[in-house]
Amino acid sequence: MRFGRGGREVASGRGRRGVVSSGGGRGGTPALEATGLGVRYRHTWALRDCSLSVPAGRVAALVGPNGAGKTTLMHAAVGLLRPARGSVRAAGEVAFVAQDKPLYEGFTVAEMLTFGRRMNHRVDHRWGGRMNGRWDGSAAAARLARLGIPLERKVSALSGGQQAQVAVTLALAVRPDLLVLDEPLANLDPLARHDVMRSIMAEVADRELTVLLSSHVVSDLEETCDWLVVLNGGRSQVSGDIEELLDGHLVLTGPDGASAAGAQVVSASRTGRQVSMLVRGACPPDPRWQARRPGLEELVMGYLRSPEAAALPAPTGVDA
Ligand SMILES: Nc1ncnc2c1ncn2[C@@H]1O[C@H](COP(=O)(O)OP(=O)(O)OP(=O)(O)O)[C@@H](O)[C@H]1O
Repeated sequence: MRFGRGGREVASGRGRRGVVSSGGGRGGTPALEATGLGVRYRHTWALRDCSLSVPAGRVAALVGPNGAGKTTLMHAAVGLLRPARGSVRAAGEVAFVAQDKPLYEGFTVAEMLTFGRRMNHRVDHRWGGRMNGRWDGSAAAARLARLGIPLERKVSALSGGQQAQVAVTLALAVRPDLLVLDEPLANLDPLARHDVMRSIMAEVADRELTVLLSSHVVSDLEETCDWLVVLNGGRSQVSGDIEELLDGHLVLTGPDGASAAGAQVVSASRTGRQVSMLVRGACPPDPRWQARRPGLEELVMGYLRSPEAAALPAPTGVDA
């Protein structure tokens, strides 16, 4: 787990491209912005030419198949990996909860809080040369009390859901502007997933906080997230407001042979003589098409099926 530190830009030594607009209509500085980001592990490019932005105050879902580059993007965003190309910039204090939720099994919850406070100061000292001062231990203890998690309980004696809550609580204790959570719901039962998401939403409602969280279960994100980032094969395919994205796409069904001329087809599938397509923008004129608004899962699946399709914000100064 990495605790908070000042906002920073991590850029490769190579030329940087134009900044990507935040989109979403709320204006202001994005909480997270990647521009032409490329990250590689030795000879393998994990991210290539990846551009996306998350406006401040949003709860952003980061989705994509195994190996898409989600963890790599998060590590680059919090400064654990240096880009080989392009840049990634996070504004304000950033807190990160890694996929394996590195809590110490032998520690009590109270000891984890003490450890978190000390680590926060040490990490901050190492990175910024100053004491953080943002650590809010009493808010963390109050949050754990609200969740019914005893401070004297050993981490090893907590359920998976409670461990996830402790990890999120430690990250929130640095009062971050941006909270980055790598698969916070993995291995949790549906009730625990719901509880963790609800408690994160309560924090977002209480203060100006931006959240980026990755998950493989799109249905978990539907109620709580209002921004979507889709990564596929190391490239960003989608970065935008979920409602605007859903409004801007249609699912078309019609007979094989119906004309899709004029439509921006994201992906298409065929069942017998029926064709089903996800399209961007307006319905093509052929009256044989039946059109409806997609669900979030259909939108995500439509893009994942066509890795070359993209719905990304336009570069600054260019109308979308
Ligand atoms: N330490 C590493 N060394 C070499 N290659 C790596 C390393 N970590 C990740 N990769 C590769 O980078 C790519 C992106 O991996 P990453 O873990 O970021 O994907 P992910 O979307 O988080 O996947 P998952 O959903 O399975 O967690 C993959 O091809 C992976 O094999």
